[in-house]
Amino acid sequence: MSRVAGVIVDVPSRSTDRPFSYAVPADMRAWIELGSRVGVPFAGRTLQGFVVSLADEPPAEGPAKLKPIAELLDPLPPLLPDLVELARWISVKYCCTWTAALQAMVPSAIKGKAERHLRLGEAELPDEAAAESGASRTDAGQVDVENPYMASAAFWAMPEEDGQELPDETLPQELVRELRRQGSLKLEAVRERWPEAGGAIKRALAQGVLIEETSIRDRIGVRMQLTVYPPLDREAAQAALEALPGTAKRQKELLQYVLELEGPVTLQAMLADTGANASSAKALAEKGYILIEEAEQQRDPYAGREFRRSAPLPLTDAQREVFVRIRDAVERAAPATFLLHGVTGSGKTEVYMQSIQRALELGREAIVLVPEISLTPQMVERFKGRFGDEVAVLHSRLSSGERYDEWRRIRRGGAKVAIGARSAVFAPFARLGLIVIDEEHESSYKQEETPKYHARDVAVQRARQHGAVVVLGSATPSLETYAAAARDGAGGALLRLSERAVASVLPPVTVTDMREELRSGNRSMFSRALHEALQARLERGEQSVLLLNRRGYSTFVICRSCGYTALCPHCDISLTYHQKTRAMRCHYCGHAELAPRACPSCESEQIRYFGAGTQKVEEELAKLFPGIRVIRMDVDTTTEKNAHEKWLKLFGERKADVLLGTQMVAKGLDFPYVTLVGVIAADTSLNLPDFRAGERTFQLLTQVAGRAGRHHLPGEVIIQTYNPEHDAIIASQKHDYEGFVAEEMKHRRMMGYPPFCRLILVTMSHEQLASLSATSDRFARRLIELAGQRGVLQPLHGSGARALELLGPVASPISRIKDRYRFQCMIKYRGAVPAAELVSEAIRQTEAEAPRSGVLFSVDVDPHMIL
Ligand SMILES: Nc1ncnc2c1ncn2[C@@H]1O[C@H](COP(=O)(O)OP(=O)(O)OP(=O)(O)O)[C@@H](O)[C@H]1O
Ligand SMILES: [Zn+2]
Ligand SMILES: [Zn+2]
Repeated sequence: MSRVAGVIVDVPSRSTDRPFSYAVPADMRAWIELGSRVGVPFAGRTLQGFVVSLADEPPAEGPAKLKPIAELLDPLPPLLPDLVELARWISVKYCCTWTAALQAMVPSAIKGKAERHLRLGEAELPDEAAAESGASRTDAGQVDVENPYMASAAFWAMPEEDGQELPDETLPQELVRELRRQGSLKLEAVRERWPEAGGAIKRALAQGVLIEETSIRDRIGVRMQLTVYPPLDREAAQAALEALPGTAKRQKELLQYVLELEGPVTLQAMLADTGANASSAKALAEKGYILIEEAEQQRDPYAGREFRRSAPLPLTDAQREVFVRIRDAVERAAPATFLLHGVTGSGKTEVYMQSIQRALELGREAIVLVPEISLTPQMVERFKGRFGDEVAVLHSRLSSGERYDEWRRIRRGGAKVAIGARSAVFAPFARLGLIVIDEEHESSYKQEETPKYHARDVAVQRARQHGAVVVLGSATPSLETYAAAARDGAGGALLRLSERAVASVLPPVTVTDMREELRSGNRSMFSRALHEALQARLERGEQSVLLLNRRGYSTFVICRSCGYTALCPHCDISLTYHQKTRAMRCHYCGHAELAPRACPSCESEQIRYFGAGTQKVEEELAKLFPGIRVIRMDVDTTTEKNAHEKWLKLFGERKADVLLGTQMVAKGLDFPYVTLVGVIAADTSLNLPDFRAGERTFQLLTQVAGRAGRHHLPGEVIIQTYNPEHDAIIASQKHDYEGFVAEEMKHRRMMGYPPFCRLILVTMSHEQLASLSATSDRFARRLIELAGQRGVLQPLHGSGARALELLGPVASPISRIKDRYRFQCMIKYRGAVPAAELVSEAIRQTEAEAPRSGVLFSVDVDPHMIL
């Protein structure tokens, strides 16, 4: 039982990003563990933190007397020791703070908020309080910390005019009475009720007549509900039932009901089931026949849903070969990573499920990551169907309460399989055996906010800690993963499924040249081939999926006379047009304004809005095929909570002929009657200024093509394009992943892009150009110096095994966001270069040289968005 805890306090600043030591009060010693969440005094406030180390003695160089931990926030630590360690690893690899990484691991419900209270103090001023309120020096810390939370004095300074004496007033009697009665009052409430008493309260605080306290409160608590427990002594209750007078009909019915119960039910459910009212229930409880108590209630997002149970399918030979390899690795319980490269419809999911089943049999747990919400309904159904209540689901469309409860079910061992988006990689399992990442190439596995981690790399690290196996599955693996698997692959990290499980053949793909169509007089958005194919599906009662590739699709406002485009006044980027509200909105800062009817620049009425494309396609379909039933899935139709699920269910029941949508219809869907896939415009994503544009387009086309003819009906794919000779289009027509990769690799090698090197993007921002420019120069100099000292500063094209190049500082492609100018440095490196470490160190030195420059650094390791 340790006496001293090292705590990472939730202050998002690099300068305080290290453990501070606190004394563990005797009554907490049995409870505090690595990963415990605590409230600790820090620079005059109580803040939330996580215990990351435990010791018996205070550190030698620290103060003699440590401050004690103020609160222990959960009986069961939300984090496990391996997650604490993993957070540390993330902070180093991704150049972020340890606290940011820890915060990313817990559900938002327990990102506790400090709440301030007032209570009556002993009139005498305790020394400790004096020290705390003035100085920015903390006992726990060994250095001065700049304290962004030192708000207390300012909070009460409001009624005070500049330079004016405080009126000599006393505390409102009513306030004192309330404090006596209730013990403490929320600070916000006091300020609202007695706004004129600010001066008096401030003085009382200074004199110790009043004391301000902070405690951490969770944003979302456990849901408590009145719960009815079946009688402990059934015989007595039975006897009571018989003894009840005939007139007490309601009570008799109720007692009969509870006697038949097998476990507790909510009071609400009991009343609904029996039609009784609350007072009859209360009468029974008062007589001691039943127990009614507040009890914790799980919020189950899938409550009341039936999932059709599925049994493991007999595997095909190819599946079996792959499965055996994974199963053996799971049984060895040594860390391993496999890339499962399996064409669309090859039965990867069945392999995942049987591998997971093996892990569960061995008493271990599994995580399944899926790229995004649109994919989860079918996956959840398949996994719940196979593993029932053992499955917990974590994704962003759940309410925070539901997420919290699913997460706690995992933490307490109530679920053995977690399925969810990116952050489910942190599911708090203690005996992890397998992590599956489906569609591993998807860019949604990269988090775009700090900590900017990639779930794939985190999964590999986590597997290392647990002796677990990672399976990365995809029909179109990312070039990085493919290159890595081919490189380490002597032992065969690459597993293949080259044929479909049921249909066995991939559907033929036709590419239609839209320039040709226009030349021959077809001005519709459908080529003749796609038109005919749709017609044929309608006649045969089969279904079609239509993809409108919306990546980079213009939704901005442009004047056709003068070329004016509407830009955000705070960011150098065009505003996006939203048809529904006729508003133009900035995706970066949220600025919104009404779209103009005439051009603000030349007053021409030739101003055009390029709105959501899917709606236009839907209208055109209705015109060309009267009576056609279309389900449109895009951001506008899927904002509701279970919208995806609802639409996919309707489509699965064949209540629509066409599923039309953006990226979200491209992946993962498995519907036997879909025999046609049409891509309206393949090109929109080809011309983005991003070195992965070709790769992304190829992946998208291959994925969507894979939705056709997955079962017994043969399928067909039609891709419409203005660039029929582009590598990505040709390769997807031929289902030629290897061919595409070979071409693309040549290109990447020539241009010096991943996987031939790695990238770190450092973005700096400030309101003033001059400060920004000075700081970014300083940063670049520091980095060059550090790299020089390590002997790695060499051109990437040179012959050295290790090389690092710095490009910049230059203005970022989006040179201003939210009124802050932005500069960037791109670091390219290859070989064993500790680049992240050098970057972190260069930032530390730059910040130390000019601690108040106000320049914000943002680091993106292995960036996905170069813009
Ligand atoms: N061994 C098997 N026997 C019979 N049917 C199978 C078998 N394996 C898979 N299937 C079926 O084949 C279809 C395609 O499988 P699945 O969806 O798992 O493929 P996938 O590789 O995950 O595809 P995608 O990458 O396109 O999402 C599913 O309907 C699945 O039920
Ligand atoms: Zn104009
Ligand atoms: Zn903006």
